[in-house]
Amino acid sequence: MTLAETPNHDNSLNPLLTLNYEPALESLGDDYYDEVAAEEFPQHILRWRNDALLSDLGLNAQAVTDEHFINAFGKFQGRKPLLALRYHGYQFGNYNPYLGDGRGFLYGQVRATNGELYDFGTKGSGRTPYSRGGDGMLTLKGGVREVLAAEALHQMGVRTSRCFSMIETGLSLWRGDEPSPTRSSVMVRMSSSHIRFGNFERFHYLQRPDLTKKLLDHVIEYYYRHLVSQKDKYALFYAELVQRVAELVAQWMAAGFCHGVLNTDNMSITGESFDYGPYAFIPTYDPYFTAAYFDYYKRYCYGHQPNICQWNLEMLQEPLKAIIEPTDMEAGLASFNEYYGTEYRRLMLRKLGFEQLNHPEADELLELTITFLKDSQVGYHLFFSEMARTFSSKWRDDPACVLHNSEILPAAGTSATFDNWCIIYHKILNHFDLDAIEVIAQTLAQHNPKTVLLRPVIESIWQPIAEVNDWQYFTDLIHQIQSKQ
Ligand SMILES: Nc1ncnc2c1ncn2[C@@H]1O[C@H](COP(=O)(O)OP(=O)(O)OP(=O)(O)O)[C@@H](O)[C@H]1O
Ligand SMILES: [Mg+2]
Repeated sequence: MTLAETPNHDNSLNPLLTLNYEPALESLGDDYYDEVAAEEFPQHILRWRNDALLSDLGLNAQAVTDEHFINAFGKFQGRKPLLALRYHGYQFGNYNPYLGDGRGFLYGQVRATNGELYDFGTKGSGRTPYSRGGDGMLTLKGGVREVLAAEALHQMGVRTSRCFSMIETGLSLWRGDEPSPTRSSVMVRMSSSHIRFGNFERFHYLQRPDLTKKLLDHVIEYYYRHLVSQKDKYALFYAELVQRVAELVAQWMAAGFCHGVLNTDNMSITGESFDYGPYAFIPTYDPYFTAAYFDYYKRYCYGHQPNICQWNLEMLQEPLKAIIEPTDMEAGLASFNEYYGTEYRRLMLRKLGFEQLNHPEADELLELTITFLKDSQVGYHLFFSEMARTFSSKWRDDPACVLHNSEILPAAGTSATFDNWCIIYHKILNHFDLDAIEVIAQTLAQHNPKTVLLRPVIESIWQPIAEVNDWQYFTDLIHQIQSKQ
């Protein structure tokens, strides 16, 4: 008998169902959601379970069977209500009042061992009142891509949601952007919250400032707890959200990540990254690199991400004006560039090996690095991972060792920018003693993984799944990502 055919078991013994569930969002009342039912799927094959997250929930991976995952997150047994959240959003700059969870729902909210509340949200669990013309489903490839992105970004230090499970569900789907029919999956995402900017925008549209305020109080109570008793808590909330979002974008930019669809329904009110649809890691440094094939005007290209997120934060001021002084929000948003610049600089210098670099050459090095990556079109990730691989203390002794390191850069000898880069890098290294050089080597190794999810890498693991149902390459890739290889 295959796992998919096993009979149902006593759910009171399923550790995934006996977690500390809290009806936090449910307690707000049904202005915020619709109760929905999950699709009954013809098949349930567990393709991914994120055991790394189980211990965060106080669970021992050995005590949680694949069948527990399937019963909870494929058959959706034993939990109610399942809540499709109501939201609107600016999509590609235009306001869309017909959104909401159209292929997912809030499955439940759990208190983790760190004391924080986390959401389990589904994707691909069937139609809801917000499905419009859609089938409510997620393709298997879409599930695979989101699992991979979340794990990779997490390992790269990006504040991101993670996938908790992904189950193949046995349906044939038709999609314009995948060879069809294509296989289906249902994914469960663990995130800090599924409340989006768009949940607030909806109440502005409906002219319900009372409901906006109730939601904002809820958000502060659960996700900005340290502000609850502050006199200016609402203005402080907005200022902190600006900071969180600015730092998140800096994390994407340093990681060479293009989210692809930064609509306001894909912006979390906790400043966490989520929804990995048509994303891509940039092959080379190109500000106009665009991930989504349907983003005809490059609105969400790699280099526009800081401005777009700033714009999204500005749009959020509209609903929040009912509660927060506009001048306070303007002042909060004015700090976006400073937060972004400081965090981006810190992360890029770290990729270059320096946890702390207060020397005057730091900014020159950063500028030369970007100019070189942009002009030479050397692989963005390759540049850093090769640097980590070939770095040695000799780089401090002799600039020629850096310069003539043709392994790191095929284009090296021909670029005046790179010549200057080598001179500056060498000069900076001379501020450090030998012990510190060892720390730089470790920093380079830790922050520049060899395994990067460039599109050909994803395609290479998808092909064996699609052609012969071979999941080994997927498993190996996740393992490499998780062990920062
Ligand atoms: N196949 C589908 N069936 C029904 N609704 C869909 C489908 N695909 C997308 N939608 C809806 O279209 C809107 C935009 O989709 P988008 O891809 O940003 O979100 P999503 O990926 O479905 O969910 P999430 O943002 O939680 O990752 C959402 O309201 C979503 O629910
Ligand atoms: Mg979305």
